[in-house]
Amino acid sequence: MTKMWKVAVAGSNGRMGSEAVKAVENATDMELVATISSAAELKKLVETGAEVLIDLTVPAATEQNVRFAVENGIHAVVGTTGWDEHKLHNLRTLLTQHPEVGVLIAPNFAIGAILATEFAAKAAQYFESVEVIEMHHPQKVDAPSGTAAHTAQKIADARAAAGVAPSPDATETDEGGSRGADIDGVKVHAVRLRGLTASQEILLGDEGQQLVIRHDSFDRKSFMPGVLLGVREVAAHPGLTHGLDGYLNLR
Ligand SMILES: NC(=O)C1=CN([C@@H]2O[C@H](COP(=O)(O)OP(=O)(O)OC[C@H]3O[C@@H](n4cnc5c(N)ncnc54)[C@H](OP(=O)(O)O)[C@@H]3O)[C@@H](O)[C@H]2O)C=CC1
Ligand SMILES: O=C(O)C1=N[C@H](C(=O)O)C[C@H](O)C1
Repeated sequence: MTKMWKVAVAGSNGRMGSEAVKAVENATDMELVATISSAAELKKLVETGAEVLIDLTVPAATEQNVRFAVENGIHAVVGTTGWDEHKLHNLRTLLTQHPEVGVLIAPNFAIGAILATEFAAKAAQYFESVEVIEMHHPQKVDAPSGTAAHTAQKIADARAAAGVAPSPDATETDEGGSRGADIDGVKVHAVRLRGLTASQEILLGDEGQQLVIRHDSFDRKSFMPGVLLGVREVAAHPGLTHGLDGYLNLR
């Protein structure tokens, strides 16, 4: 018999959360047992016997939501941004006290975006220069995007492992921050533009050539197969998984 997952969605009135509610309702192996739109409603997770929390809220709320889920033995699939190294470290520590619980922190659920990050990390050691441009709708509250931060970090790690020198840059003055954010030596630029949903370009440059790796999400439906995969896999992956690639066989 197919397992029926009891799923709750936090941030259910938001752009992503409302799409996730529809996706869960349409999944034949999932039952939507709760929708959560504020911290006061977290208790619904326990009252309804939710097995998996999907968190698509705001950076200021996600850590508290995930902590509540973990402390109550509920797995969490998290798309919300704001998970810096410090928060990830605290979550890993919490999970050691709840070793049966799985948490997926997925900077991006779209397969194309995951592959773009993977390809960029692979390519990064072969090019002298690399920079990341993320482009989003103007309602986005955080910058740079979680995807860009994750991508830049993977690129930085790959370059460090291969012993590649920093990207050349002769800039002496940058009063307005025009050169972008610096993530472990990788520059990240954020564009906010009406009409966009979520796009990212990784520019790789070398003497006489350029490689551009680009991904566009035109619709939030692009994220939903990844969200549902996360729900189906999270219990089988106790502890913290950072990136949906942790559930995919990309090697
Ligand atoms: N991983 C991925 O693939 C993707 C991740 N994202 C990320 O997901 C997050 C949500 O994005 P988006 O849907 O566009 O944002 P929205 O602002 O549209 O939605 C966020 C929702 O969360 C609600 N909320 C705030 N606090 C709480 C809380 N404590 N408990 C439950 N709900 C709460 C907000 O309610 P209210 O307005 O009443 O405060 C709002 O309805 C962002 O961090 C975004 O970057 C987005 C797209 C893809
Ligand atoms: O806020 C968004 O819209 C998105 N947020 C995520 C991020 O910050 O990377 C994922 C995607 O880029 C859309």
